[in-house]
Amino acid sequence: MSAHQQTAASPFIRACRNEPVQHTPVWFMRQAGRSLPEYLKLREGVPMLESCMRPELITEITLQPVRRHGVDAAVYFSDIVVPLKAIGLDVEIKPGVGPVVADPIRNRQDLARLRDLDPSDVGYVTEAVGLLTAELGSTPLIGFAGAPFTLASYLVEGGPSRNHERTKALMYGDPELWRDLLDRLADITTAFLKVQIEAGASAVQVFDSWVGALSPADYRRYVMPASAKVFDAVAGYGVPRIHFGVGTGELLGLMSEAGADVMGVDWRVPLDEAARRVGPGKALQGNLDPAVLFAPTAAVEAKTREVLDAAAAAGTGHIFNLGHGVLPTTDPDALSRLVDFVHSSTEAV
Ligand SMILES: Cc1c2[nH]c(c1CCC(=O)O)Cc1[nH]c(c(CCC(=O)O)c1C)Cc1[nH]c(c(CCC(=O)O)c1C)Cc1[nH]c(c(C)c1CCC(=O)O)C2
Repeated sequence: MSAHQQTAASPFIRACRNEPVQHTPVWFMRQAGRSLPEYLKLREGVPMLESCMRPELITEITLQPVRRHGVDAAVYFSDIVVPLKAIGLDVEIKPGVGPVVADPIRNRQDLARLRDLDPSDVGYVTEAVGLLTAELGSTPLIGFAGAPFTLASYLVEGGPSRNHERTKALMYGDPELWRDLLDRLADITTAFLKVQIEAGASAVQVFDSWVGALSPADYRRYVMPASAKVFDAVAGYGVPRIHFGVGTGELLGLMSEAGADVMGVDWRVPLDEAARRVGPGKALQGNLDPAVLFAPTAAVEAKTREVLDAAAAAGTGHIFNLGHGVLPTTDPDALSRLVDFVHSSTEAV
């Protein structure tokens, strides 16, 4: 049986397809490699991007939160900049900072450095996904990649940015170069997703984490064609495609239109309202504020109940998640309790 067939009846895949489930499935963005002491121990002395190239390490880190919290899906341990590193760009992840690009992409000549990603550039991904799906059995593995806009922001800025000023300067100042840059990135992202799906990932998530910096009109004009290209290119596999960004309440309809099967929602928009913006037929993922996990258990449960009630009112398939990634200092036990609470609160009778 293929990995895709093995996971087809899981609550996560069923919820992605708007099918009835025995309990609401749960996973957490950034569940792999964050607060877990067993993760920090494994990573000692290994730079982040190097750890993303070692299949045994990837496998172990990906499995840790599944074992500890009993989440309904694993998320492949990697980073959105791994494919950029794999095509030869000088990028590293600085602890506590994020991705840093030594030589930013700012003109037409720079674009030539963005060559296509060949599956052989990331043989370690194929190997790790194979090891993982063998271990995971009926638990789905989620593959992921960065969306063209979010990758472009790191490449143009040279690192993390609050206002994305250089990115926007390029986008508005040289729309043709911008379009070509996003188109190149769409192909790289597509190739990276295909490697994961072909090796056995049961679903994929495309992170456009920072696209909430744009207005709907600019999103439609400058970003949507490249994101749609990615979603179209992997549609034929039939695996659920999840799309997520932070602060994207005003963009939910357009991001959904770009081609997702499941829309990820941050904590600023209740899920029943999100369902209205996203339109019919799509499942929703989210959306407990990750900072809520620092409150006492009773408060976490009350806020979680609000999310579950809004999801029920939305009437769509629902994958419970946080509204953004697990914060680094989150108590792992609070995450385990949350998984149990969502499962017991939603068990079908
Ligand atoms: C924007 C973005 C990045 N990376 C990612 C995104 C999109 C998700 C989001 O919006 O949070 C995605 C990502 N990065 C990582 C994963 C692994 C799987 C998971 O647990 O979700 C995933 C899905 C590992 C990581 N990626 C990173 C770490 C920490 C690196 C370390 O331990 O030194 C891990 C485990 C580093 C990273 N990588 C990135 C940042 C901003 C940072 C630094 C700040 C931070 O820690 O959040 C870029």
